[in-house]
This record gives sequence, structure tokens and C-alpha cells, in this order.
Amino acid sequence: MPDTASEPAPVLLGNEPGSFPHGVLAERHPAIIRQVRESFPYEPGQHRALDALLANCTEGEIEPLPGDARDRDRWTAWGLDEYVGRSWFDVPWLWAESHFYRRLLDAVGWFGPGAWQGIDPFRPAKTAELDSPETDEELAALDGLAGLPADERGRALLHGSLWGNRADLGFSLSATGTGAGPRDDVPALVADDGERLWSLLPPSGTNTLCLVADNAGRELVPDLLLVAHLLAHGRIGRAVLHVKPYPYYVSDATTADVVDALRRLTRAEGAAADHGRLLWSALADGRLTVRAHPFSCAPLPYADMPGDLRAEFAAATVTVLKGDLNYRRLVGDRLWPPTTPFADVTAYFPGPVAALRTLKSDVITGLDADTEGALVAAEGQRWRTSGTHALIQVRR
Ligand SMILES: O=P(O)(O)OC[C@H]1O[C@](O)(CO)[C@@H](O)[C@@H]1O
Repeated sequence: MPDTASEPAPVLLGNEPGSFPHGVLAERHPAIIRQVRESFPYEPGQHRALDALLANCTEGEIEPLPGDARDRDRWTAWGLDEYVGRSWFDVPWLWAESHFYRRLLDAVGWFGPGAWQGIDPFRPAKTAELDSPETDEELAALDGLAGLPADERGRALLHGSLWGNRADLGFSLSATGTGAGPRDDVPALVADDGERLWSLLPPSGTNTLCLVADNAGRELVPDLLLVAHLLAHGRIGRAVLHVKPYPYYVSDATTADVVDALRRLTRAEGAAADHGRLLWSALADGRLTVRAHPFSCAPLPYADMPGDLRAEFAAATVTVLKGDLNYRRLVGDRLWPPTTPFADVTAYFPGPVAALRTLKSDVITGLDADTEGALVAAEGQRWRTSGTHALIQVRR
């Protein structure tokens, strides 16, 4: 196996029965179709389209997009023509998963025209999570941080944002995703560059943070609290929040989810409402911007990002990417040896970059050999996908 990024490791495919990627395509995608079908009083055409998608994505071949699809050229550029006629299991796993959500939205009428245009099939699950007692408790806990020095509060909020990534609704559909926490003899945090991240954001009031969000609800709320804290304490003067232009990977945040989360914060009490109001006014005066770039739903690694997005990340003091999928796209969706240096695989990224992620897929880089050894000794390879470990990795 290679141990440097100059010899890329194999791209993950979903065609090995028993593997994590295979389970996602063969089991999780059908479960997502079931969940979506149960969440809305869909009409016959939508049910037929969901039946067809279920058959196609489990037993069929990737099909061309209809001639009038508005994003046909985009998907052509993203490799569709190359994969048409092939099994979903034989193309890169990242590509197959991403394309699944494009097709699912088509089946329920998201792209329109028609009465169901823009109706998010995952919205019921997202709003239930936002309205849950757990969210109440997390927001109330913010008041308990009030007495801490600002830096300690910042570190607590960073960890809130990191572990918020466990709250992934797609992940919770999967039996492999549930499980006990890590054993006492292995670290929950398998890499911790937290202090390096803080050192990139001195309280000068002039730094720009690009935060590439992941899930809505119980992940986005702590992400927003962290942004509010950084703005309030001058560690950043401006934040750009990247969300998805359409519903994706079940719970990924869209602009509508940002609005829901901000309304939830401002309706809360105590410190949560203060943070919500700060963000509300930051949106109004331009200190906080929301972006929904098409590439955020691309089936490709960030190494292939277009020039405008590259320029945006290049202009940031640091770009923080949240979550497992963004990590896969950042380092490449490949079976790297775990000790492959994070700095090598992210060398292409146009500026300082940080990953905050709980481990929910086989992809991992930047571990030291002792940590990898301890994880394998304690858990075999389960630590890669169980969602019970996390990391903070930074490349300056
Ligand atoms: O919400 P996250 O952290 O990006 O995770 C998405 C999850 O979905 C998967 O892509 C599987 O569907 C996993 O790789 C990953 O665990």
C-alpha cells in the first residue's frame, strides 16, 4: 500500500459484498426510499417513480438524464456519460451515492415543474430533530457555559460542533451506524489539531472563516453557535457558510434549514437567543453570508473544484469542512493507509483547511501509527465506520 499522496490509494467502489460502501448502496438507499415514501402523502406518479428508482439503483444500470433536465450539462461534466450503462455498484461509491440523491429528488418532483417542486423529502425528519427535547437540552446547556472564560467557551463550542456531526439522519437508518461508544483504552478523538485551528484565528477582528456545513438540525445548530461565538469575540470578522443547493444525503443543510435553525435559536431563551440574534444581524449587515454552490452537491472530490469556489476558499483565513462526506471529498474517497499525512492529501487545497468529522466511512488519513494500532487492537476495523470516534485535522 502506498504511504504518500503521490501514489494514490484505490478509489472506493460499492461492489464488494459485506463492505461498508456495498451496504450503503444495497441496504441504506432502499431504506431511505422507504422513509421518504412514508413521510409524505405522495401521488401515484411519485410512487411509481420511487419504485423505478428502487429497482434501478439496486439491480439496474445508471441511465442518462432526460433531455430537458436543467442540470444535464453539469452532470455530463461530472462524468455521467462515462457511467451510463454501468451498475451503480461498479462506479466510484462517492459518485453513485451522490447521483442517488439527484434521482431521488427527481422521483418526488423536487425539480418541477409541478406542485411538488421544492418540497424537501427529508424536511419532516429534519424539523422533528430541530424540535426535539435533545435540542432543547443542548440549547439550555449553553447557559451553563456563560461563566467560563471566552477561550474555554470557544473550545467547548468547537467540540459541540465536532460531535454534532454524530447527529446524521441517514446514518441513523443504518444498523452499522449504531453502537456503543469507544472503549476506554482507545481515544474518542483520534487526531486533535484543535490548538492549531485556534492559532489560525487570533482575535484580530479581520479573519474570514469559510464553514462548509454538513447536516442540518443538531449539527447545524452548534455550527451556528460556534460562528456566533467567533464573531462576538473578534476571532473572525466575517463568515461564509456553505450549504447544499438541494436536499442531499438525507439531512444535509440547505438555506431553508439555516433559516429554520436561526428561527429556532431566536425563539429559544437565554444565551441561545443571544447567539441567534447576533447571527440574524450578521446576515443583515454582511458579516455572515450563506452560499449554495452547485459543486457542494457534486459527486467529485474537492480536488476537482471549479475556479470560483477555489478563489473563495483561497480568500478565507481558514476553511473548515464539517462531516464525513466532506472529509471523503477533501482527501479523496480512497482507501488510504491511515498514516498517510493529512497535509499531503490536502496540499492542493487553496488555503488553510480544517476537517471536523466523526468517523463514518472507511476513509482516514493523518493518524499516527500508535493510534491506529490501538484502534485496530481494540476494535478491528469498526472504528472507521461506527461514528464513535472523531477528529480535528488542520493543514496550514
Ligand atoms: O453526514 P456526514 O457526516 O457527511 O456522513 C454522511 C454519511 O453518509 C455516508 O456517505 C453513507 O451514506 C457515509 O460515508 C457517511 O458516514
